[in-house]
Amino acid sequence: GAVGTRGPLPDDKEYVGFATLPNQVHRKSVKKGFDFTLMVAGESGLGKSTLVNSLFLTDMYRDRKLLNAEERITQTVEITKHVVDIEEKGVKLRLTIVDTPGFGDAVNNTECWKPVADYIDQQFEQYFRDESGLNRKNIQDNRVHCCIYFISPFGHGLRPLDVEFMRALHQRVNIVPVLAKADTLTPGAEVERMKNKIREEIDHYGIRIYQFPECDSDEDEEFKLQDQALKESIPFAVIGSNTVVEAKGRRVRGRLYPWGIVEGNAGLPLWGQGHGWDRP
Ligand SMILES: Nc1nc2c(ncn2[C@@H]2O[C@H](COP(=O)(O)OP(=O)(O)OP(=O)(O)O)[C@@H](O)[C@H]2O)c(=O)[nH]1
Repeated sequence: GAVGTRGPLPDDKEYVGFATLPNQVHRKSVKKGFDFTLMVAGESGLGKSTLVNSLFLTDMYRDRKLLNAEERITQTVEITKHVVDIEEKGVKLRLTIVDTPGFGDAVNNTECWKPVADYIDQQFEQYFRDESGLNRKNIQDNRVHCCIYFISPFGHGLRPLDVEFMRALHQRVNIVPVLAKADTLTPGAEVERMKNKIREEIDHYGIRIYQFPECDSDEDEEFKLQDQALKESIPFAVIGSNTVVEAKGRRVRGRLYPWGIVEGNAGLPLWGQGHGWDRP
């Protein structure tokens, strides 16, 4: 999330020493910006690119501007990197999206997680080498910080490939599983049944997904309840859309259906709004 703005220092001249350290560190990292690398994985066609676009590459956030166009670097045949610099309230974020297109398309999918695992390991090794090197100040952190894993809404829970992939990767990266294209399931019953099945299987196969941190005990009750609800809704049911549709006189990002529109809340990415779909 965005980093809050720092209040003015009482008097910079007097205010030197130990007490200023957090502020100095804060100011420096804000100036330098942050690196965040997000990987998306899962079977082809589950809406990975669409969701990423819904989440980041839009003008939904009015105070956020894209500093440069995307650049595509091909790492291996399977893995592509999308780098985009985002600025929000003066805080810079270098966001890298690591995409694994065509994942699981081959006839034989055994070990198709291998190039992905290798990629993650390489980034770790590079960071480790840089950290032990002389030029420690200007290291770029290319480690994969999080992997959103897309699960098909059309199956009966996890597929063997999902189990294999997550088990191969769970020690290497924080996995956040999501139920893709949730609009193809009926909100409520179908979504819940599918989620329960997935949770059971994650448990049964010993897959260790990312555990969201404990909520601070001094947070207010409302926040705690929200936090709790969010944790209980894993795997998040998500819906992506690259089209803007007209809903109740407003233009929103959503999917148009004969029976109505599935829309995103103003300024919020589409993780599926209301009706039993999850919001971040
Ligand atoms: N119903 C529905 N369709 C979606 C959703 N997200 C994406 N789609 C559609 O699904 C198709 C595939 O979406 P992509 O985003 O290209 O899928 P992908 O997972 O990136 O596919 P690969 O790049 O081949 O791995 C497109 O026609 C999208 O419009 C969703 O949430 N619901």
